[in-house]
Amino acid sequence: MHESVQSVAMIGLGRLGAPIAACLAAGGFRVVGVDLKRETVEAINRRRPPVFEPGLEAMLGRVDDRLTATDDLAGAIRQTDASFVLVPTPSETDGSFSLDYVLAACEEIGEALRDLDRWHLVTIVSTVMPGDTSGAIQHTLERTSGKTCGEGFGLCYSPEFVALGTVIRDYLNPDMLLIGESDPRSGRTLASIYKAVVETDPPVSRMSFVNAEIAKISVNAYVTAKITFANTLAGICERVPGADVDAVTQAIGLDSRIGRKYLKGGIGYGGPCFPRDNAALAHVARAAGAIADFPETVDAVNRQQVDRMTAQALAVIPPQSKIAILGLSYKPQSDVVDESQPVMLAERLAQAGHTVRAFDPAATPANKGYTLCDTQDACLLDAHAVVLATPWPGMAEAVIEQANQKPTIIIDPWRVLIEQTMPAGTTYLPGGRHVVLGDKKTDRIAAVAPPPDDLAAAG
Ligand SMILES: NC(=O)C1=CN([C@@H]2O[C@H](COP(=O)(O)OP(=O)(O)OC[C@H]3O[C@@H](n4cnc5c(N)ncnc54)[C@H](O)[C@@H]3O)[C@@H](O)[C@H]2O)C=CC1
Ligand SMILES: O=C(O)[C@H]1O[C@H](OP(=O)(O)OP(=O)(O)OC[C@H]2O[C@@H](n3ccc(=O)[nH]c3=O)[C@H](O)[C@@H]2O)[C@H](O)[C@@H](O)[C@@H]1O
Repeated sequence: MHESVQSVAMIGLGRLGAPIAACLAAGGFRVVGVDLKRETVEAINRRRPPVFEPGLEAMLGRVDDRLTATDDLAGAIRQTDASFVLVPTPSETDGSFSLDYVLAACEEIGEALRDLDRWHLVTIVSTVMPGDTSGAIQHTLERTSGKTCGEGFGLCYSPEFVALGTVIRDYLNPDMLLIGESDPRSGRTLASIYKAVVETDPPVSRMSFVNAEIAKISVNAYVTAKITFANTLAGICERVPGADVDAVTQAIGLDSRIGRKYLKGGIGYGGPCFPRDNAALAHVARAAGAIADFPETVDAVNRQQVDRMTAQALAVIPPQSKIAILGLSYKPQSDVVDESQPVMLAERLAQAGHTVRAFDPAATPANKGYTLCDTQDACLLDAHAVVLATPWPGMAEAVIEQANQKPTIIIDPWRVLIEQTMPAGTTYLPGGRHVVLGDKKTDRIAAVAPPPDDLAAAG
């Protein structure tokens, strides 16, 4: 434990704040969690997960009496040495992130700091736009506290690189720690808090606020470009006789300049984080008068992936079929459907005149044009075609069982069934592979599926 920081406040106990508060408390800090939502506060105090996150319940079982939750933000600041702000920063229509929640929290933090007779470290973890920490955030804290940043209190910007579904593992095993700091004491203190909790010994990059702000959205923009490159290869491999995207990406991933992570061609990236960060980087570039084409192109090509999947499906599924879509969340082990490609695919196939049923173990999107089923069996009942859109555990087996009972078209964008022997009568379409259907020995996909642009133009 760091000598000066024994207790921390976590402001915002949502998808990130709740698991991180639990990790800090399990790691030995006294943590006061703060949230506006009464049910979230009650859930934490009863050691129940307020959000869907694997492993959170177990982590809450390890916090003993070190974690309490309240809606009293000022009280939490008065009781603690450091605070983390993890409230939403929703995207605006121009691609930038709203600071409304962050500034509302900072107003209250600043007012509490005014009467505090000791130094306190405020760390913004929410993803904010370049310039925000040294701008509106610092100004708000200074105005409301009457103190000078870097003297009366410390300020850091330290975003997380954790993925939903693996928040706890990623938080405890980071590749690196990124810290934008108002002054050396603040950066040093935050680094010591992290080092007391994380299970590895990651490198710490300490820098100015603006560099940390740019670095955060750059990581996501770079990784999405990598995924989009894999998806571009998948689209090519589907049309080139004999080609297999996994053979290509596994080979090129061995080049250390490329690397194998996040190089799986699939259905396109979605979720509450990746899609918005390219839009944010493009906004930063445009606002600065720099070239914005790169992040804009990555975003546009990612959106074309649903066109690619829709074209592939429509090429093999007879008109007015019953289609089962398995998995609607943007990835397994999550209930999130923001920018979910499976949801978009379900809507597109329904628009094309098919009867579409969908099932997800956790997600419940407001469905447009398709039926949301309560069970996997109900979704699969009588289906002519199945799309394994987001392959949760157990789904692959259910699809094979279905195909054993009746001839089925199986569309498998992630190739989870690629090693399986398909039951007789199955039409199997893995994404990213060239497929010769039946005994025609023709390039069926290339011959039948219009390129995505034609499909989009056709409406
Ligand atoms: N979810 C993710 O995987 C990641 C999220 N982030 C960033 O973290 C931030 C938070 O994201 P999530 O945890 O997903 O959001 P969330 O919406 O799940 O949780 C935010 C929580 O903050 C609470 N809140 C809002 N204003 C408050 C206030 N004044 N005082 C106390 N509580 C308040 C809300 O009630 C809510 O429970 C965003 O900026 C996001 O971009 C960054 C990396 C990963
Ligand atoms: O900034 C954020 O908020 C977070 O965004 C992502 O986290 P997340 O969106 O939760 O989940 P990922 O597991 O990274 O997956 C994102 C999307 O990429 C897709 N993906 C991932 C990997 C891959 O090889 N191919 C691919 O299409 C997934 O299917 C999913 O749609 C980043 O991975 C985190 O590091 C970051 O902190």
